[in-house]
Parts: sequence; structure tokens; C-alpha cells
Amino acid sequence: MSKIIVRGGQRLVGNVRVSGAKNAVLPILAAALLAQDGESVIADVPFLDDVNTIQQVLAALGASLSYENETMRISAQQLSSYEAPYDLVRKMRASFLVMGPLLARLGCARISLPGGCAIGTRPIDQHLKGFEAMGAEIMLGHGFIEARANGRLKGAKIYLDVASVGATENIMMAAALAQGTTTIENAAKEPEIVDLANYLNAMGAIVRGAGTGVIRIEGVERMTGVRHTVIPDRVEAGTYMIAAAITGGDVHVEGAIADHLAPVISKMEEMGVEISETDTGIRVRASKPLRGVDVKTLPYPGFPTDMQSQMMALLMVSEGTSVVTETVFENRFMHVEEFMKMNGSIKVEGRTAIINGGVPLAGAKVCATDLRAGAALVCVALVADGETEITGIHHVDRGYVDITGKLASLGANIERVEAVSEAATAATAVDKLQTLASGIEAAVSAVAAQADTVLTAALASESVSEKKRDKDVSRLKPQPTWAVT
Ligand SMILES: CC(=O)N[C@H]1[C@@H](OP(=O)(O)OP(=O)(O)OC[C@H]2O[C@@H](n3ccc(=O)[nH]c3=O)[C@H](O)[C@@H]2O)O[C@H](CO)[C@@H](O)[C@@H]1O
Ligand SMILES: C=C(OP(=O)(O)O)C(=O)O
Repeated sequence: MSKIIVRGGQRLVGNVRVSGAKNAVLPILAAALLAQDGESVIADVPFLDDVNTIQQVLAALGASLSYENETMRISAQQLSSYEAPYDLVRKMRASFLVMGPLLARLGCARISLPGGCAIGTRPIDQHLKGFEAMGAEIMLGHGFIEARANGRLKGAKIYLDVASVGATENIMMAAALAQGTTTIENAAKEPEIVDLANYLNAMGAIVRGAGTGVIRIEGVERMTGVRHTVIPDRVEAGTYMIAAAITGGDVHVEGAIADHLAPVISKMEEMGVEISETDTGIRVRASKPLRGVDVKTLPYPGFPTDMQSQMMALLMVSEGTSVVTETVFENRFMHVEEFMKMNGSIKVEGRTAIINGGVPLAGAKVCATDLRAGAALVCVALVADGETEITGIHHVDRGYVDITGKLASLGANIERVEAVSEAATAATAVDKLQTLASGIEAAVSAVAAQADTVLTAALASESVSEKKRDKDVSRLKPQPTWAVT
């Protein structure tokens, strides 16, 4: 089992560069399927497990892709399948984002149900409601969702019951090649939606209003692959801002966009963290004891649910009592139990957690229950007394590029210990058995050769003995006492 080991107590100082946003790049790569012509060249694509998964999904659909120096090239002129394989969708629910582009391009899509995960049930009813409004027929069964359109999708007016990020993106992509105009009301406003809209527009789509609650998409006939640079990851940036503050450090988070982080910056400033915008990012300094604050997660521009656990980590080292309310996902407090193993004093009541701050934290063996929980545990470990061992880090690999390397470059005492894979263990065992077998074979041959020598010697000695015996016997034979003449 791979793990991250942190020895707490180091103050973080220096510059850390933010990678491209996971939550922007996944829909953008899915949208590359819409290009009947040309090649898309996407820059600042982070090297993450989720990116690898979406790359495999697109390849399974017939797109050709290459990835080098954080740049992904995608050609989707010829698609050969409309089915996203179960094994990939099961790994990452964002695989479901290929449904909109497939419906628009091929008129059909078959994707296994993405299901729930550690943070809640996460239904997809709003995505499906949008596709149905645009004329698609939806069939569910055997763990799959199949959608079929009779000809081109038709533009429609769609009101989302919840401002879902994924549903807004999926419908925007489907609508880009539909006939007529689609209006999404109560649309999500996240910066990743705006990034997707910018990419779609560069490809030839007509998307207006992204970043507001109403998005209008005028369908076009064809779209072309283009070059696009992904926005910096606001959640990764926010995580390093928390890591800096929790250690009382002084860190420049290069590439962070203050506008995208307004609610996080505002809460951290309320706590007493000094934050300033620079020409290239955000500088974070924490030099005095921090104050506890109340936080409620909300869709953008509210406080992001993806920063809730990291924020809770910071509240654990702040003075006084803080209240955190999670309104986006119904079960996103799994990290609390792990924080408590590190001496955190937290009480959960439904969707609210009450944090009694300022309690000395202690290193422990803990497990990342989801992506952001893993990052938050790393933050706590940076200030905990002694050593913390974090397992379940495959979650962290979904969304953070080299978190140990980046934190170590700021002075953290952190390392990653790789598990030896089962295949590697099996291969070593086979090697050992083969060596053992050839040893035994050599030993058997040596024994056989020796036995041969002994046998030959024995036979030789027996034949000598026989001759000798014959001789002796002949000597014993009664000698004639007369001579024959
Ligand atoms: C790849 C990606 O971008 N992931 C982000 C995206 O996830 P994702 O797009 O899955 O999140 P949504 O915005 O769709 O979910 C928000 C809420 O709406 C509910 N809902 C959603 C869809 C639906 O059809 N019906 C429904 O009820 C969900 O259960 C959840 O309670 O936004 C979340 C909320 O900011 C973030 O935490 C995730 O990091
Ligand atoms: C919940 C997250 O991602 P996903 O929607 O891909 O599970 C996240 O990025 O914190």
C-alpha cells in the first residue's frame, strides 16, 4: 500500500506553482469529441490519474490522443464507439461528461451508471432531464444508461433544480451541435464552466452567459479542434494557501487567480491570515495566532465544498469554536473521524461540524477517504507533533500533481513511500522460484553425476573383485594330484 509520511513542525516558505485545473480539463477533454475537423491541442493539462482515465475513455471511443509536456493533442474526426467502458467510468464519475458530446456527434451514447461515492449519492437526474428536453430518449438497465436522439438534438429551455456543475457542462456540450437555441436556467457559475465555454466558442460554438445563472447556446453545424490553455486549479491553489497558513509560513502560490478564490481568501483573512495578490499569484503569510470562523459551503461564488476539509484543518489550529456547514454534498465529513485520530476535537451533527480549535495535534496512522480529505490530512500532518502516515493516497493522486514534491520544495518534511505492486511481488516470487528450481536442477545433476561416478567405480571394483574372486576361486579349486599326459 502506497503512503505519504509527514513529520510535522516545519514552517513552509517559498514559491509553489499551481497546475492546470482538474475540474476544467476533464470537461474540456470530453468536449474535444465535438470536433469533426482538426486537432485540439490542450495546454497545461495536469499529470493526474483522472486525466489518464478520461484519456482512456476518449481512446475507447475512437479518438486518437498523445500527451507530452503537459500538452494533450486530440483528434476526434473518426469515432468508432458510443460506449464508455464500465471499468473506466467506475474509476471516475466525470467520465459521464462524454454523454453530451456523444449524443451531439453520434446521436447515441451508452455509459455505465457512475453511481455514488464517499461524499454522497451524486445523482445524474439533471443531466438526463436536459438531454430528454432536447429530444433524446433515455433507457436505463443492466447498470447502463443509453441515450438516443432521433436525428439532431433540438434546442430547449432547461431549468436545473440544482445548479449542478456536471449537468451544466454536459448540456452545454450537447447543445453546441444541436438544432436551435438552448437556454440553461439556474446554471452553475463555476470558473470551470467559463473555461469550457471559452474552449467551445473557440471551436466554433456560440455560448453566451457562462459564469452567470443563465447560459444560452446557439447550436452550430460543425466544430473544429483548436488550441486552448486550461485555467489554474483553484482548489490546488487553495490547498497550498491553507498549508502555508497552518504552518505559520510565507508562501507564494504562483498561478493562483484571486478572483476564483474570493470566498477562501475572505475567510482566511477573517481568521487573521495575511493575503496579498501579486502579478503572478497570491502570497500567503500567517504570523500570529488565528481566529476560528464559521464556514458554509455553497455553489460558486460561495465557499467551495472542495475546500471544506482543508479549511477544517486550519480551523483545528485556530482559537475558539468554529462551525462548518456542508450544504452541497450530504456526506462530506468522512475526514472528521481521521482528524480525531490526530487529536482533533470535532463534533458532527447532521451537516454541521463544530470544531473546538487550538487543541495540540498529534501524528497518527490515518486514511484518506476521498481526494480532498487526503489533502486536508496532509495539511494537519504538517503541524501535528511527530509522524503521520497517510494511506488511501490513490484518492490524492486523482487531483494533485506531485503534492509531496511541491510541499517538500517549501520545506515540509514529507515523503511518499510506494507500495510494491502485487504484479511486481508475484514477478519477484516467480524469479525466486526459477532460481530455486535451477539450483535444484543443478544439484540433482551433480548428485546424478556423482552417483554415476560411484556406480562406475563400484562396477569397476566389482568386476575387479569378480576377477579376483575367480582367481581366488580357481586357487581354491582342488588341484589335480595327477598329471594328465
Ligand atoms: C469533475 C468536477 O468538476 N467535479 C466537481 C463537480 O462535481 P459534480 O459536477 O458531480 O457536482 P454537481 O455540481 O453536479 O453536484 C452538486 C450537487 O447537486 C446534486 N446533483 C447533481 C447532478 C444531478 O443531476 N442531480 C443532483 O442532485 C449532487 O448530488 C450534489 O449534491 O462539482 C462539485 C460541486 O462543486 C465539486 O465538488 C466537484 O469537484
Ligand atoms: C469531488 C471532487 O471531484 P469529482 O467530482 O471528480 O469526484 C473533487 O475534485 O474534490
